[in-house]
Amino acid sequence: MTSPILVFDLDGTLVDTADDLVATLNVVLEEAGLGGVTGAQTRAMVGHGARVLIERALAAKGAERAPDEVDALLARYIKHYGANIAVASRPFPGVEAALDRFSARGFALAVCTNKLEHLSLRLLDALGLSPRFAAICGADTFAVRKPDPLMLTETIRRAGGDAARAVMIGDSATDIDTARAAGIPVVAVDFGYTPVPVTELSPDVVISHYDALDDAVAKVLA
Ligand SMILES: O=C(O)COP(=O)(O)O
Ligand SMILES: [Mg+2]
Repeated sequence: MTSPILVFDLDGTLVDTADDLVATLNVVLEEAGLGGVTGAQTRAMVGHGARVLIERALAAKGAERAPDEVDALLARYIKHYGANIAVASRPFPGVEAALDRFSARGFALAVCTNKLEHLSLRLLDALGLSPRFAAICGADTFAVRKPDPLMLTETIRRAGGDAARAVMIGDSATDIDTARAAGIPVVAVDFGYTPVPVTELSPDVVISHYDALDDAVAKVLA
């Protein structure tokens, strides 16, 4: 028996992780002798996983590196971030109450993120959110990641959700492209991390607070 399901992106959607991401990124960049990036720069570079974040930061510094050097920076990034995963990171306002409401209505809940799976679990554990999700899938959970629609459909399957009654909630073009490719409606939050305002990316509905999620889901599943 499958359930209706909400599938959430993590960084910039469920949890405001930017300050911890930028702190780790700057440790790595400074150790490489490159100086740091700003929070605003980092927010515009998140969404395709840690390796792309590092590559984009290097490009912003005009300091592209060979793949094996990026590998070393990535290893350092993962180690530092894993040890400092929830220093400043907190759920966005209204997240827990919204998850409670949808659980009570029989929705399955899942996470589909381009953050590595073990880091996603560690973050959600640290915030006490893990037990709410039937599946927590990260960049390395499947052979593909967002924007490949298979990542979303496999997350739904793993969580026991019904793809015909599924909604993706995300903050970036990556999430909107993924949902569109999977034929699943998408609600965008406008408080996340994206270089382009989500209103310009044509999601089905845009919300500015989790209090508005119920109406948004009712609209897209109608
Ligand atoms: O780690 C990233 O770049 C993005 O993660 P997200 O998919 O949860 O936004
Ligand atoms: Mg995101």
